[in-house]
Amino acid sequence: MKQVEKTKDSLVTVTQKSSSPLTTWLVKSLSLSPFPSSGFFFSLSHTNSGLCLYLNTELGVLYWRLNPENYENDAELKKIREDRGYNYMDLLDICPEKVADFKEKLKNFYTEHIHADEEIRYCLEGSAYFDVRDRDDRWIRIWIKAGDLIILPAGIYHRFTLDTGDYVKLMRLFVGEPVWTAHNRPQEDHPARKEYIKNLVTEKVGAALEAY
Ligand SMILES: CSCCC(=O)C(=O)O
Ligand SMILES: [Fe+2]
Ligand code: NI
Repeated sequence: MKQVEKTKDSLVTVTQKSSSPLTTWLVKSLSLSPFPSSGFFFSLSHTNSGLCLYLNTELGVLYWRLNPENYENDAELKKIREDRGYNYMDLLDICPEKVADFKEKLKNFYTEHIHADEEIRYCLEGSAYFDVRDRDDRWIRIWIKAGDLIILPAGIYHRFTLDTGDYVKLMRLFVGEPVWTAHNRPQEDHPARKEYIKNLVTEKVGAALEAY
């Protein structure tokens, strides 16, 4: 199902399909302001299992749905951390009241970038958007809500912003001492980018998004 929303700054086309746990949209055209307060509003809550699968099998984005109320004693979370070596953990509240230089931070988060390592975020409260680039350089918008744990692979182009709720509580996980350095696009010569592209090309068979 296609839905078109006319907003203050842009015309957005999103493709929605059947239901799945994680809400994602294929963003065809979007000139979204980095600042939630300056008014770009989605009011969609449909989900797309095809896109969810696509994120996983085609782009290497991993996803778990966990119980956010139980994060301190969650056996499933514990197992994920053990299996993947995530010994570092911290909690981060993102909202205008709690983040120093909020606008500046959001501007940086919303600048397309990669990391040398995975970006692991577990949403405990509130909600937010992660946009990731697909193989054809289209943005896929992921709406994370309480209970969503996502892992963006090293080298994937992405960006982040809050939604109109203006608040998210995130758990950040990492292997060893955390490195949050963002490398803004273009990064075609960055080793993590090269490795990501190599994996996309060699390990996966490219399938058209339209097929999902
Ligand atoms: C604060 S979590 C999301 C922003 C981001 O992409 C990052 O921190 O690298
Ligand atoms: Fe990031
Ligand atoms: Ni980052």
